[in-house]
Amino acid sequence: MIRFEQVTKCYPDGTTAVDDLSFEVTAGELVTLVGPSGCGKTTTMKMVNRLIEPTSGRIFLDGQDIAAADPVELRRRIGYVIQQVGLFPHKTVLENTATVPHLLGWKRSTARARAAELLDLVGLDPRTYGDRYPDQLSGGQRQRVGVARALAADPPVLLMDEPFGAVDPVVRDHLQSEFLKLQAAVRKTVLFVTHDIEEAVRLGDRIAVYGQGRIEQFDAPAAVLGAPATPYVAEFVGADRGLKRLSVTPIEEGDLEQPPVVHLDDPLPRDLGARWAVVLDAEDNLHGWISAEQAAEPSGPVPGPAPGGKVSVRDRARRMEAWLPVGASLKQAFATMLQHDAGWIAVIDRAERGRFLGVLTPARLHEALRRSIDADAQDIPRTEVELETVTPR
Ligand SMILES: Nc1ncnc2c1ncn2[C@@H]1O[C@H](COP(=O)(O)OP(=O)(O)OP(=O)(O)O)[C@@H](O)[C@H]1O
Repeated sequence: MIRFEQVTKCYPDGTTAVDDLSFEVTAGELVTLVGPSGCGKTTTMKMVNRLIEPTSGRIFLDGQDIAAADPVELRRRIGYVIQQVGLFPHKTVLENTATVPHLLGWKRSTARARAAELLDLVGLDPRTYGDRYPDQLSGGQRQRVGVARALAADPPVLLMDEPFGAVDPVVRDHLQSEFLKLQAAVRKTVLFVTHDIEEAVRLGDRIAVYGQGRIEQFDAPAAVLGAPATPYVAEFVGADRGLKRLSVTPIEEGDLEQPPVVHLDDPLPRDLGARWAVVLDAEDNLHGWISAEQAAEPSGPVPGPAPGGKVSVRDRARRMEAWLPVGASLKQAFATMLQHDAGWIAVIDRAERGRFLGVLTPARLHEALRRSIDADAQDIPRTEVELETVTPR
């Protein structure tokens, strides 16, 4: 979708901002460009919508050499989101969002309907926010309007230059997860500039790690973290890359332990045979858990005994508070364990009420992390891998 062929940009003062760059971004892919300040990320991006012209080399968009395209027509196919959102202060949120459809000559009512739809998509109710002015919004809300505006004419390509750079870490975290959901729905081809490796790892299908004017490694996040191509990349991704890896390693079914399981309508077993058991409903969906002590409590008057007067598991089971779908990241699993002070978490087959698959324990989490590091790290020394895991054996 976007292809760079030996692109170089030298500014008139002699600075080589981008040096012989070649890479390709496929349709629907989100590529993050990450690197220290001044390494050429923004220059790379601005060459795509011809805000900057390369000194040499060629850039193709959907097979077409952009040097031959009319810049105005080209920019209509490319949404652009920047840190200083650049909303028009005297226009309402709805009018700001409708800017490009308006320029494209859409009917006013169509443009406004589209803008309202987009605001909804980025989590801003158009009835509440549509008539506000930019200075009546928080920083995070302004960023959302920026994203909505860039998407309004449904361009196939999005360029995003540190779009979440100016908001505090909590809002930033929200915006990132919302943006991931949005991207899963709209599947744009995205170039996303950031200097934050955590953000690059979280959002990117692939990451381009920049050194001075050049890409040092262009790879999936897990590979960049697991097998940095050069010492520079290893240093840039940081000594805690084992921890960062938690966020790109999914929970797999094979990582799970199988604890004892009882069903809601089973008669209460006197002895669970373990300290606790997972409780499922008749469809094997996760309901909760029961401890050996709860099961062994003398059966005095208990609320809601099962038909026939017998005490069933249902009367003693506790609702599960913490669970995750398979495929969630090890980082989410770790965070959930800490948040609920839990020694294990249940894993189900989809996000909402789902079929129980097993439980993840800290030991299994560690094994999963080690497996994922080993899979990628065949060619880096074992000792280095050992140092990168989160917990010592
Ligand atoms: N108009 C210009 N004239 C001369 N040099 C420039 C110009 N624009 C950028 N540069 C230089 O080109 C290099 C790359 O700049 P660029 O803005 O692409 O970096 P960046 O990686 O996006 O940095 P940052 O993260 O700080 O935005 C820098 O050394 C910068 O000083």
